[in-house]
Amino acid sequence: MGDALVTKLSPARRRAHSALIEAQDGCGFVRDILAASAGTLSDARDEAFALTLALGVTATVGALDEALDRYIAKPSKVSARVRMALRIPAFEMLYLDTPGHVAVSQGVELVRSQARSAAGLANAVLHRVDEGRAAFFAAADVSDDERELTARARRQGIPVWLACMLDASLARRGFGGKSLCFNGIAAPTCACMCPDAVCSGDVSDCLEPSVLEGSYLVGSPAVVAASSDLAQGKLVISDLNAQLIAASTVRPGSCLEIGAGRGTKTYVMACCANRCGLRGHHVAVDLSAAKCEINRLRLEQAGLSKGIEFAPGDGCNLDATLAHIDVAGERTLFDTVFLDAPCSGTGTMRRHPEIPWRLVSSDVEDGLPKLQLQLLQEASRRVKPGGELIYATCSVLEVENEQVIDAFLQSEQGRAFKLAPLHEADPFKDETEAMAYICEREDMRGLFQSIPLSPADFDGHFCARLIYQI
Ligand SMILES: C[S@@+](CC[C@H](N)C(=O)[O-])C[C@H]1O[C@@H](n2cnc3c(N)ncnc32)[C@H](O)[C@@H]1O
Repeated sequence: MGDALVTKLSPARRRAHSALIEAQDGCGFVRDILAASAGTLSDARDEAFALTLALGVTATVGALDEALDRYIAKPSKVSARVRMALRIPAFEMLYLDTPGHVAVSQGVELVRSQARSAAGLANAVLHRVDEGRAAFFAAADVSDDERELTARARRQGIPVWLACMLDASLARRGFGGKSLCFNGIAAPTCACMCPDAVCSGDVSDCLEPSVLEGSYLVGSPAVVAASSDLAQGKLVISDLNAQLIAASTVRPGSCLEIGAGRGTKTYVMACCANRCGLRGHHVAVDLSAAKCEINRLRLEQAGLSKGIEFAPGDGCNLDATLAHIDVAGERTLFDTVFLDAPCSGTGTMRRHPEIPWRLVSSDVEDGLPKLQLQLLQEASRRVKPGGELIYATCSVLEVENEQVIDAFLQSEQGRAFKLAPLHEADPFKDETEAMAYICEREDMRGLFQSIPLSPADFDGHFCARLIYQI
């Protein structure tokens, strides 16, 4: 590789390529890989462009391969590094509207930097991708009955089966013909502040009150991400809808939280409970012991861990997971049981661009809903009479949300439960702004579903509140 080549190829494209290769090799998520090397490019605009390319290629990778492989005689013979170098200019031409001649010449240089011998192939293939843009998006190559859906999927850069499921779920909620806003667009973020924590001036200056007490809209995520306040546990950053759902579970009495994970919601729940002076016993369960430990450490650091117990184990077998709590084999019952269920994450694809092409259709259509129902039924056995069972996902798909709730209500365990609107949950009684915000996103049955349709919208989250009636 000569010096002339190094000066020709833009540093952003080179950086995006190396981060994508690292991610492909299992070294982490591409966003984290780029964050870890932030500041090493001389120009902040190059850093931003590298991030746009890396996230965009990740989010659309299957569509890019489809566009490229039409023009490659033996796609399986293309090495991983060359393929990644081809995806970057293809992404630019198809999704960023970079002029073809710029994308092609940069793409050829990028490919040459990985395998000099592949530069000719890159030149030919990328020119054809450029010329074939309109036909690709019109899905001229597929049959008439699949054309419209394939065209929509390609425009969004997602698999056809996922586009089909998203379309159906959006249409049934009255958003027919609309698409989720995710590809290449940063999601807004919200900071939940630990009560009494004092943040640095820089951080405080970029926070605006949100509809939820103690949660703030973040004007400059980079400032917060780089601050020691975050590292010291004075606040957590997540999505406003996720924080509202966590807040909705805070009631007097004991709480069992299943799927607590790394504890973003546990933190929000603990902050809200502290603000309301509630000190009930809280048990946080997750299948992953490592996540339970991360959760515990952060809460301890923030001074929020009092009364919270961690129980690594399977939420599908709570008798085993909670055996150390149950007395004489008698099931311990809780005033509130909150299930933050494992799900497709389709409501959070802006934050997690890996999701669309990592999901497997059979998991989403069948495996996940079965697991979600099983977890919900098991969770329901731990609710005190008169208590609340709250089910949440960060999915926008009916199959993981409304359909799971309906299957539960029709099952033997679910018959004793009745749906109640989320906005009527205790914590929102005196919070008129939060209540109004939730009401806008509730259906006739009081099921909460947020859907990111525009860049300013927070993520897609679902929440059902069920009361045990006996
Ligand atoms: C939506 S994520 C949780 C996010 C977390 N509540 C937060 O706010 O950071 C779902 C969690 O369910 C956990 N999980 C998956 N299967 C489980 C099971 N059978 N029992 C308990 N937890 C499970 C996963 O490890 C994951 O942490």
